[in-house]
Amino acid sequence: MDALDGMSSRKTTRPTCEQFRHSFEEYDHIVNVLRASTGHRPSLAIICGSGLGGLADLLTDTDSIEYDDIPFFPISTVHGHVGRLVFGMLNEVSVVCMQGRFHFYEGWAMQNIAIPVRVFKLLGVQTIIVTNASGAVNPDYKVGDIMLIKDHINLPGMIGANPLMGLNDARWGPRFPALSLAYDRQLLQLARKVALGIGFGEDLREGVYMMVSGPTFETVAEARAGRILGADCMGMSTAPEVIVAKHCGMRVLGISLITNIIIQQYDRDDEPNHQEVLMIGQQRAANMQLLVAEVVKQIGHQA
Ligand SMILES: O=P(O)(O)O[C@H]1O[C@H](CO)[C@@H](O)[C@H]1O
Ligand SMILES: Nc1nc2[nH]cnc2c(=O)[nH]1
Repeated sequence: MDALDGMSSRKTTRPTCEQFRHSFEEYDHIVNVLRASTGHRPSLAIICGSGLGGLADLLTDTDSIEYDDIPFFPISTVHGHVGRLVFGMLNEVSVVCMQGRFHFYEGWAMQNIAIPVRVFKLLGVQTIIVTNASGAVNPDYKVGDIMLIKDHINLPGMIGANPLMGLNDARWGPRFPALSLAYDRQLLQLARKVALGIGFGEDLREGVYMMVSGPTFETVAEARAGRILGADCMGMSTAPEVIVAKHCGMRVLGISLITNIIIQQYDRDDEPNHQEVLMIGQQRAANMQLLVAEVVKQIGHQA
């Protein structure tokens, strides 16, 4: 049976400003499908960045659901992004993990990249931890550093590609949401304390993530521009998920793994590549997992 049978609200035959959006009722439908597939009722969600899918391996008592089997979900097309939701327990907290995310450069509309975030909201998720792999433009940073995100620059959003474009359904949140507090200060403080407690010291950073659309890595001039504009690192994800999460009232913690230093000199002969990104992800997986698991534990204690 078609997932839309019995639902008349969606108009697919003519273009409207809603053409990339799903209705609240369609989200309800997704949630019903997921609730029928797992007994877990998560209060926290984790989005795994490139090479960081191992975070989902921390969960116990798991139920996994392929994106392919979830109505209206995009699918993962990028190496290093498996493409499934993993429900389970992490340090006594009920968690759902996105093992694989969606990117603008894969061709998904901005509005569709963050579909899972709204699904999480309806599932009862209050807190989301968004991780990513990114390249540093801050000259003090080094490969393998872990950067707690204190703010972002959504470059695609600033020139017309924001996931909240289109009619606003107030059941999600306001038409003009504020983002000056997008990254929850208490969670940032908690993550900082946890990271220092487990000995991250010199590897720990706090900075600004700039989203670019990708899939190209930066030219030298673009990297320099990113730095001048205030970025500490640059990546091709995260901002849409954070915007949609904040819009619907979730608490957000963002963590970037610095997988490469973005080239800002014209006399260099080397080039960045995705294999390197995945390799550093693997090398630092244990540290990222330690940090996330401990943060989740502390959030659980606070609840
Ligand atoms: O942001 P995540 O998904 O972690 O991945 C980052 O790494 C990939 C490039 O190697 C891009 O997808 C970039 O966004
Ligand atoms: N845009 C961008 N995204 C990345 N993701 C991982 N490394 C990089 C990078 O150097 N640039």
